[in-house]
Amino acid sequence: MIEAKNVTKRYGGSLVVDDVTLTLPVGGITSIIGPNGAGKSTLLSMISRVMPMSSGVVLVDGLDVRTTPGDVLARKLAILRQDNHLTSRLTVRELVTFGRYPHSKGRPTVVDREHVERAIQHMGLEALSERFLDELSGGQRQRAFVAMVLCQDTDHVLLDEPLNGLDLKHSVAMMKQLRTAVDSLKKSIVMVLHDLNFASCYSDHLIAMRDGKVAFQGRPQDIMRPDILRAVYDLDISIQCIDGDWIATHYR
Ligand SMILES: Nc1ncnc2c1ncn2[C@@H]1O[C@H](COP(=O)(O)OP(=O)(O)OP(=O)(O)O)[C@@H](O)[C@H]1O
Repeated sequence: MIEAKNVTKRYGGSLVVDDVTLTLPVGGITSIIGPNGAGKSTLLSMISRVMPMSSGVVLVDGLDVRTTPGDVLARKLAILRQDNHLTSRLTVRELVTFGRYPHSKGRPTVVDREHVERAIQHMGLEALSERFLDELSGGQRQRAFVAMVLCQDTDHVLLDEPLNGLDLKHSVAMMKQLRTAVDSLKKSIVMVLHDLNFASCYSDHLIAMRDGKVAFQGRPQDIMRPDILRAVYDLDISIQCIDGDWIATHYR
């Protein structure tokens, strides 16, 4: 279980995450939605300790992220960040193998290699596995980074905009793959998504942020409502239930 208690991020005088207290559901997909600048990425980064909090506490399965050794936390929680900096020329397979580091400590076993091959397969990267990352398209590179994160095989997976740069086919494949990881491997996935309809169709729980706060949270059918979405996005959004999915129309 991931619990955030009174988590705050302040830059100078401005509060970008404002006293957020939140328990993330165990199992399933939770998507964080909301407008630009709402604090979604900042919250995710603080949960994973990538970014220090100004104040507050985050517990991952009872472990305080500020004081837990990095290698212990890395076996509990993996994160895909928006800004993946690459310092060296790596192939897809080398990058994905890097995801096993918290388990292998740089000496991959047969089991580690099996995880790597499975992740490469799941992300449809077989044909690209020996390519260097700087020889891939943006969407292909994004899939390689998600494969690395899944390969870490943690109970908790945090993904900041995993659909970034993916075409429709690969977006659907990615969401199905994440759904499978949740349903068959009992993972808990928390992701930031901008596409409301992907968030609605594939998530068990939605968290809507605005102005650094959690404005609303609940099941997709509780959040995919014109009044709630207007309050979150300042936009008129109509909602239709199609084959059991709550679909937003917001193009005009
Ligand atoms: N280093 C920084 N210094 C000052 N303000 C910052 C810094 N980094 C982020 N911010 C501000 O913090 C706020 C929250 O940013 P964050 O990236 O968490 O938003 P977000 O909801 O993920 O937005 P987006 O949908 O655009 O990715 C924004 O207003 C941003 O300008």
